[in-house]
Amino acid sequence: MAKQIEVSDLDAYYGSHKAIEGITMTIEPRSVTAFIGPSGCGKSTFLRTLNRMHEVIPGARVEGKIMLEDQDLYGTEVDPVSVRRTVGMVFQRPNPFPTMSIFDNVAAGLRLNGRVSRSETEGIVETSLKDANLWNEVKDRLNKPGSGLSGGQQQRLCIARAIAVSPAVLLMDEPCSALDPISTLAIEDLISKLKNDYTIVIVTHNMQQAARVSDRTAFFNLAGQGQPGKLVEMDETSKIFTNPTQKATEDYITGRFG
Ligand SMILES: Nc1ncnc2c1ncn2[C@@H]1O[C@H](COP(=O)(O)OP(=O)(O)OP(=O)(O)O)[C@@H](O)[C@H]1O
Repeated sequence: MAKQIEVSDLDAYYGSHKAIEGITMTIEPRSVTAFIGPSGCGKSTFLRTLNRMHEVIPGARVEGKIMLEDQDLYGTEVDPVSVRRTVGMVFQRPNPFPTMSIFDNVAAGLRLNGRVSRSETEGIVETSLKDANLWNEVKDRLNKPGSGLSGGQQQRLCIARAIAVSPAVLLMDEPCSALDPISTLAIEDLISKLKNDYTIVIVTHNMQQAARVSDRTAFFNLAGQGQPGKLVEMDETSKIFTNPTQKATEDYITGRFG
């Protein structure tokens, strides 16, 4: 299921403002890649280019190339909706559909995908909730609203909803920033488990979190005020946090700026 992503010379714009420039990197399957860097350097923008969510903002566009294995994500014949199915996303604030039950939240994407039988849907909902480490907590109240769960449970529900449609990649934009430390650890454990089946990319402001959960880390920075964000370096997480090549990376991870 997990697939490799190959990004070549990618720029992303909001109107005439170039937010990121010249990004080239390989994101490995069955591993966790963390994006770190100071506020405004374009981490979230870049993340959203990986599933064509960037372009839903009026005036936003990209230049460059992103390959998901042998598929050119920005190829003329490619349907952005199918890209978003293959490359799922989990946001900063848990966003279950508020009026839907726990069951229906997980089944929502499946139903959009077309005809799936009731028993198939039930099976996939159960497996997705189990894979999201939530099944035991909700199995007796599947028909209750998703909004009745705790923040951490809601975030795991959103992860279950994302994995129910069998994506190849999971993008996570600061998935723990609205959660307490216990719920954060539960999500981090889950990420470590899910990486066996998916390609995972996580944006995080929390350096300890990047060090705990990721295999590889990419450090982004702004070349200057009003300049686009750039990839400074990307390497094994242990190398980035102990012996980075670039001084800007060292300054950032040691808390000298950002
Ligand atoms: N919807 C938008 N419209 C216009 N400009 C935007 C939009 N979203 C982001 N930007 C701009 O793009 C640049 C990169 O922002 P982005 O949110 O990607 O950075 P970030 O590194 O994720 O920041 P943070 O860590 O604060 O979330 C910034 O200059 C920001 O102001």
